[in-house]
Amino acid sequence: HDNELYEYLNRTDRSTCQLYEFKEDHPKPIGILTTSSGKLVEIRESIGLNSDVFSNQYNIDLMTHTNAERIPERLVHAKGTAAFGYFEVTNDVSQYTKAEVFNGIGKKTPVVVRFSTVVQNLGGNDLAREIKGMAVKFFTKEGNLDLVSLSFPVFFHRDPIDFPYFIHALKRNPKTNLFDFSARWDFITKKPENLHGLLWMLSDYGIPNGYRKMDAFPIHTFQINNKHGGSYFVKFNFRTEQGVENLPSSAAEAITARDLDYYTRDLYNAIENKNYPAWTLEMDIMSFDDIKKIDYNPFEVTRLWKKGTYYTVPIGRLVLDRNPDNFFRVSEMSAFNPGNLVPGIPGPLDNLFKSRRSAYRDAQIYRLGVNHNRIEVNTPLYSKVYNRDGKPPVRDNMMDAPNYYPNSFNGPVPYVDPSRLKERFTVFDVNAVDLDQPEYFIKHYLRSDQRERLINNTIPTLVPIAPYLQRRAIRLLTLTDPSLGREISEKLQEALKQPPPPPLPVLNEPKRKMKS
Ligand code: HEM
Repeated sequence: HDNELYEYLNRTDRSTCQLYEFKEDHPKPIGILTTSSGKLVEIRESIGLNSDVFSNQYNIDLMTHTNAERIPERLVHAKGTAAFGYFEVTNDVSQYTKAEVFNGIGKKTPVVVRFSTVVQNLGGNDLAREIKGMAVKFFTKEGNLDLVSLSFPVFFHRDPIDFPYFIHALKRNPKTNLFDFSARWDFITKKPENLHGLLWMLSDYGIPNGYRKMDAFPIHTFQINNKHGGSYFVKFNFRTEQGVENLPSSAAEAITARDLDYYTRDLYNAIENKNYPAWTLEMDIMSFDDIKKIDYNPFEVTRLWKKGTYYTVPIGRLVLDRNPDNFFRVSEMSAFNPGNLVPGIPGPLDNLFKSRRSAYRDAQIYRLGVNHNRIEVNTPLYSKVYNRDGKPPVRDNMMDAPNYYPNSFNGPVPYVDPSRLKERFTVFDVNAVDLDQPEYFIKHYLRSDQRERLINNTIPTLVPIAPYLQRRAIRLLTLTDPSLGREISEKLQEALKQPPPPPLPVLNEPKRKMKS
C-alpha cells in the first residue's frame, strides 16, 4: 500500500501532493472537532439525517458559516496567488534615497507578493491574453512600502476618470456576462491613448509563460530623496532572474484546455521544490537637471522614458521562498495600496497616482473593512494610530491610549524629518493624444517575428466586431504605423473570407435578425 502511494507521489507534482504532505506531517488527527465557540462535537452531532438538525448547534454553526464564506472579489485583479519572501539590498543607493529598506548592503526585509490576472474573475484563466499584476509589500521598519506593479512598463491612460470605463469595457458585458471585443475596440478607438497598452497586450508580452518568467513595473515616475533632501526621479523595474519568457497563443490555448491555473501551479511548485524565484529590483534615474533638459513629459504613464536620457542602478534582489499555508488568509485578505510609501520615497506626482491613493483604500474598506491594515497579512511592523474601533479585526485597538490628538497625556506624536523636501511640484498632464509611443513600440521595440505575432493576435479580436468598428480600429492602427495598419487590414479581409470555424454546439442556434 505504502509503495503504491510512494509511486503515486513520485509521479505527481507538488501542488497535487498537498493533502498527502499534510498527513505525513500529522500522522494522527490534529485534535477533537469543535464548534466555532469551542464546544467539542459529539460524533452523533456530525450526522444530520433523521435527527433534530435545528437543535444541533454544530449543524447551525457549520451551515451559517458556510453561507458567509465569500467576500467580494477584487474589482480588478480578482484572480491571484501570493507568496512570502524577502528583499535583500545588494547595492549602495544612499545617494538617491534614504529609505531604510533600500539601505545597507545585505539588509533583508520581509515581503509578501501577490501575482494576479487583471480582468479574470476569481477562478478565471491564468493564461488569458491580458495584463498581469505583481504587487509587492515590503514590511520595512518605517512602515509598509507597496510597489503595486504590472507586467507592462506603460499604463493605458493618464486620466484617472478613464479607469472605471476602461475596466467596464475590458470586463464582462452587462447583459451577456461575456468578454466583448466590440466594447474593447469601441473604447480604445474613442480613447486612443489606450492603444499603447493594448499593443503590449496583443504582443507576446500579453501571455507570459508563468508569473516567474515576467518582469514587473510600478510604472509611475517616483520622486525619491536622500538624507540631505537631494531629490531624484526614478522608475522602478523588477527584472526576473528566471528570464523573460512568453507563450504564443496556440501554446497558451493548448495549456488552457488542460489547466486554467497554470501560473498558480507553476509558482506553487517552484517554491515547494525550493527553486525560489527571484527578481532584481533596479531603478532608472533622472536628476532634477535631467528632467529640465528632456523634450518629453517624464511623468506620463503611457510612455517609456527615451533611451539615453536616464541611467539605471540596481538596488537589490527579491526572493520568494515560502508558500502561504492558507490561500484566503494571505492572497484574498492582502491589501496593497500604492499610497503606502516610506520616508525617502515621497512618490509619484501624476494625477493617475493621486487617484490610486484613494481608490485602493476605498476598495479595501469595501472588500475587507476599515481595519484591513489590522489583518495579519497587512500589519506593519510598527504602528501607533488614533484610528479606533470599527468592524473587526481591531487587534489591541490601541488599548487605553488617548484617542484624540493633540493631547497632554503622551499619546503618539509626529516626528520631524529634516530632509523633507522643500519644493513641491505640480504635474500638468495634457489631453493631446500622441501616437509616437505605440509607433516606437511597433517599429523599434518588437522584433519582426514579434510584430508578426502581434498582427496575428489582433485579427481574432477584430473578426467578431461590426465593420464600422473594424474600420475605426484599422484607421487608428494606420495612423500609428501605416504599414501595420495595411497588413492588419489585409489579414482581416482574408480572415473574413474564411468560412467561420465549425460552430460549438451552443452557437448552432438560428441567428436572430436585428431591426434595421
Ligand atoms: C486610476 C488608475 C487605477 C485605479 C483606480 C486602480 C484601482 C485598483 C483597485 C480598486 C484595485 C483592487 C484593490 C483591492 O481590492 O485590493 C486594484 C488592484 C491592482 N492594481 Fe490598480 N488601479 C489603477 C491603476 C493601476 C496601475 C497604474 C497599476 C500598476 C502600475 C495597477 C496595479 C494594480 C495591481 C497589481 C493590483 C492588484 C493588487 C493585489 O494583488 O491585491 N493599477 N487597482
